[in-house]
Amino acid sequence: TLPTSHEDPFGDEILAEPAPFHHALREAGPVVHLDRYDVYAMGRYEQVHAALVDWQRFESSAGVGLSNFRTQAPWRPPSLLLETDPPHHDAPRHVLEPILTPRALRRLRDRWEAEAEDLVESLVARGTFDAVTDLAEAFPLRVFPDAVGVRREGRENLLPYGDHLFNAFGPPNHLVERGKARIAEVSAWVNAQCAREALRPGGFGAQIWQAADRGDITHEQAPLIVRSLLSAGVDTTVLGIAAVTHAFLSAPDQWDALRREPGRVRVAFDEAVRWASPVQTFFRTATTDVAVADVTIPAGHKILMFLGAANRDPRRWERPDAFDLDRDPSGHVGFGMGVHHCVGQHVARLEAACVLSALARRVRRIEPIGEPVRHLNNTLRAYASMPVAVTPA
Ligand code: HEM
Ligand SMILES: O=C(O)c1ccc(C2CC2)cc1
Repeated sequence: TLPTSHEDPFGDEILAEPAPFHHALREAGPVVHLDRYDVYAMGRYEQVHAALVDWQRFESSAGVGLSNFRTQAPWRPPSLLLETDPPHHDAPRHVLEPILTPRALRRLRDRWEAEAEDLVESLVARGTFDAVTDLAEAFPLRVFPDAVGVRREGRENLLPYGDHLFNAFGPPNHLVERGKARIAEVSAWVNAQCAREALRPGGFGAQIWQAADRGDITHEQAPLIVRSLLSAGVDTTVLGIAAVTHAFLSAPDQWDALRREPGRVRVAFDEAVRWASPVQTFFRTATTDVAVADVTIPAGHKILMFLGAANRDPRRWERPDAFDLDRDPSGHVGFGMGVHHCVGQHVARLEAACVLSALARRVRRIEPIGEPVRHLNNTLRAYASMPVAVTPA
């Protein structure tokens, strides 16, 4: 029997506070039909994980948003990684992966640690600040575009681009409307930065173009692969850093634990990605009639995977709603899983580790001086502001 829900997971109410809907979705069954969109929703870890690793039956090449690329033109040329499946997915992935490994990022670590020290020093001197705008947005925008090789002028286009991109994976609601006014101009800037002549030698972007010179990908593919970095690599890390800050604000005893053992910054970030799931949802398309539990998902229909619900599924996690540094968060689906598993996760982890290590050294206590304010987005668990006060160590 196919449970049905008339709820709108892309409505402001559920976007603002998704936990009650996630709970109801998990309890309703392994697969629930959302009749508002005629899509098949999965909220439990078991089904989300199984769909993520089964690209043959749950494909990405019809788009990973609500719209089906086979019937509706995408708003931008499809990504050669996110919105393709093997074999087309293989070469772009094999080009990008070695550029973003922990070993490849080691050359950036000293500079990123210094930038984090410098930023945290200035914020501790202030005593109070906004952890979203002054920290979570400031740090990635300082270090990541430089690592890609993007010029400084126009970087203010990156966050609006990502905000619209992630809204566009959802239904055409007021959040998508809101981004339409500026997206042509913002997209023009992002696309222009992907051209070879716009990229600083030695950056991630230039390395992608060198892969085209070697024949590992074509020169037509190179700019789109650079675009993937600018699409996926900014808003996500901003929200990852905002989420780990929020996590520590909600569990002050965990901050003391981190300061006692600074080596736990890495598990802290992954536990925060599980706890908050900055990327909340993604779609797939059934390539054939797929039986999931006692339900058959008809070929051609969209499946909506709730990564955020799966990461708090009590069938998989003990005390799932607790942010707990003693937990082993490995296996969380906050970075996806399978062939599309986040290729930039090591970049995100290094950025977060630099920020968290600098904070753990310099800040004895961090506490909220106002409620965090949400920024609604169809796909992202986003914040508009997070006012905090810090006591120096
Ligand atoms: C906290 C930060 C991040 C989160 C939560 C995150 C989340 C995700 C998720 C859930 C996926 C899988 C999408 C799917 O299965 O359809 C993914 C894929 C991807 N991510 Fe990340 N990401 C983060 C940071 C980054 C960064 C910093 C970069 C670039 C440097 C990046 C680049 C990508 C790319 C290119 C893909 C597509 C991979 C493929 O399809 O093979 N991400 N990410
Ligand atoms: O390749 C892309 O353009 C791309 C855009 C957004 C993401 C989300 C999952 C982080 C991933 C890839």
